[in-house]
Amino acid sequence: MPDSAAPVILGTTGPFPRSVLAERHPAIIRQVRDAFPYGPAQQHALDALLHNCTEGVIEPLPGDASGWRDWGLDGYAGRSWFDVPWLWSESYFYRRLLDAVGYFGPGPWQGIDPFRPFKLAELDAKETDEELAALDDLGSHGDPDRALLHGSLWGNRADLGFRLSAAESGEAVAALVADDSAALWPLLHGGTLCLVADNAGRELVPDLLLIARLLDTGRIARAVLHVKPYPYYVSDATTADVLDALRRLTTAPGAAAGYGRTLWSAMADGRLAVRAHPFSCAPLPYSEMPGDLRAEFASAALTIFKGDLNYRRLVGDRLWPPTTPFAEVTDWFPGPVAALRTLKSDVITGLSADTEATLDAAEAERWRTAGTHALIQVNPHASAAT
Ligand SMILES: O=P(O)(O)OC[C@H]1O[C@](O)(CO)[C@@H](O)[C@@H]1O
Repeated sequence: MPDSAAPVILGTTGPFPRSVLAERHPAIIRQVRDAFPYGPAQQHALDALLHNCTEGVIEPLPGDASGWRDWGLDGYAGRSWFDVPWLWSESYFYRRLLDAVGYFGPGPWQGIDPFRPFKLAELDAKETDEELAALDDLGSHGDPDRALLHGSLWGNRADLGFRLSAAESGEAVAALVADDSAALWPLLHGGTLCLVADNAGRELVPDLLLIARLLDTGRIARAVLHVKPYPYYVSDATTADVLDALRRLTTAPGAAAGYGRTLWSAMADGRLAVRAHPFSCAPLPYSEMPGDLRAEFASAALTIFKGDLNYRRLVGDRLWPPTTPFAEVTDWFPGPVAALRTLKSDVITGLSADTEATLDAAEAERWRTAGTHALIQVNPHASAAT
C-alpha cells in the first residue's frame, strides 16, 4: 500500500456513489417487490427500507449482528447512509434488503433469494445459448486459453444490478485499459487457482468454463471458487447459482456439456471446491480479511478477483490517482494476485499516464463507470508474508 493512501470514497464523493444510494437502491427495492408476492409484513418492511435508505440513518440489525458489529456497525449507527464509506453503505443495503424479505428467517421465506428470477432469466437467455454454442469451434479462432480468459473478463459486463437501473449505453467501446495477461499464464503451472467470483449467470458460466479448461489442460491441479454466502449486489453468485450454472452446462448441446462434466467430476473428487466465506459479503476491503482467508490465498499459485466490487475491495475503495501502480496497492496481498474487471465505478489504478489522458480526452469521466472498458492486472510478486 502506498505510504499516503488516497481518500476513501463516501456516499457523498461525487455523483456516481450518490446516484447508487439515492436511485439504484430504491429501484432495486421496487424490482424485488414486483418479482415476488411478498406478504404484508415484507411489503411494510420494504417500504420502511425504501424510506430509510434515502432519508434515514443507519440502524442496528435485528438478530445476531455480531459479524456486522465487528465490521463497524456500532460506529456508523445513527449516521446518514451517505456519510459513511460507500462500500460499507452498499453492503449494508443488501443485508437490510434480505432482512426485509425474510431471507434470514425463521419463516417460509427463509433462504429464498430475492434476485433469483433475474439470475435465472439471464441464465436461460438465448445469449447464453449463443455463447455456449461458440465453444463448439473454440479451437478454430486462435488461442482457446486466451479466448476463455477474455470470456471470463467480459462476462463481468453482464451485471444485473448495473442493468436494472441504468439504461444500456448504446454500442459499448470494448477496450482494455491495462493488459498484464502475459504475466498471468506463467503463474499457472499445476498449483491451485483461487477464483473470487463476482456475478452469477452470464459471468459465472465463462468463469466455470475457464476453470474447466485450466483443469483439463493441467495448467492448474485444483481450483477454489469463492462465492457469496448470501445474495448480494443483485447478481453476485452463491452456491445455488453455481449449481444452476453447472446444470445449464451439463444439459447443453455440443462441447459445453463436456466442460460441465469436467466441472461436475472435479467437484465430486475435490479438485474444484466452492467456498462461501462470511468475509466475501463483508463491507470492508480485503486488506482487512481474517487469517483463515489470508492463509488460503497465500497457498494459491494465483488468486483472481473478478469484477468491479471485488476490485474495489482488493485495491481499497479509494480515489487513487489512476497511475498509482497496481503492484503498490496490492503489495500486502499474501500471494500472486490478478484482477479481471470491467470498469463500473470510480476506482482505478495501474494506468499509464498516456492511457489516462486519452480516456479523459475522449470521454471525460465516463470511462470510469460505464462498463465499456476492462482491465487485466497482475501482481505476480505480491508479498508471501502472512
Ligand atoms: O458486478 P460488479 O462488477 O462487481 O459491479 C457491481 C458494481 O455495481 C455497483 O454496485 C454500483 O455501480 C458498484 O458498487 C459495484 O462495484
